[in-house]
Amino acid sequence: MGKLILVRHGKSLWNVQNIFTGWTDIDLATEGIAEAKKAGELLKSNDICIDVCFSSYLKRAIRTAWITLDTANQMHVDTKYHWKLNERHYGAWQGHNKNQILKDVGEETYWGVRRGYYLSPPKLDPKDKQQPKFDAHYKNIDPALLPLSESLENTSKRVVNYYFEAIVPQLVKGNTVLVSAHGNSLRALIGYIKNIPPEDIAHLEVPTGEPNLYEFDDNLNLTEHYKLK
Ligand SMILES: O=C(O)[C@H](O)COP(=O)(O)O
Repeated sequence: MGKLILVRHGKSLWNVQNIFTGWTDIDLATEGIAEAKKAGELLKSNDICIDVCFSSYLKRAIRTAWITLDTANQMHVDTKYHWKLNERHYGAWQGHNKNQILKDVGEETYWGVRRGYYLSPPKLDPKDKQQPKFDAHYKNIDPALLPLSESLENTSKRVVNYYFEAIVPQLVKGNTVLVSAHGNSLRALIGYIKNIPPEDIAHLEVPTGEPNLYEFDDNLNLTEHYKLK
């Protein structure tokens, strides 16, 4: 079985400003560019040759993949993009300051939605121009599949579906796979790979720009997991 390397994009401009981002297409901050370069240096110093790379449709993850591969001198690597790796859709919380939302909804709702498994933020208004169906990125996707907000459970369904559809076949071929994605799309995927029950998922945090390597046995059970150093 091949090796899987997961990296959360470097810090974005809205990470730095503490704003809920979700599917809003915000670019990397200067600090995030430096984190992506560091991730590429770690691939290089660990002698890791990527066979195939995957990213979401969002530029903070795409740019992280590009900078990481560029820094590792592996710009030739075939890179596939898919909306199913996007960040969890943060619904009507997108574009709002996290501290303000905490004040508005209170601790219990805030943390239940932000770190729990089953709760979703309020949906975008159906007339809201932020809706993915109005965004050219998603013009070829059935609008019925595009969310107006998501719980981690919803995110997990699409991410794990894509994992089996596109990523697992690469691992089965013995390939080394790099995935550049997001805090919550990766929480969903890691939760699945590590078999973390929904009630414990709140404790899983995925820091920006830190590549983690996962190894599997022939039945795709996780055998080893470590952070690249
Ligand atoms: O979408 C966002 O706002 C962040 O990238 C991730 O959200 P989190 O801080 O709740 O994990």
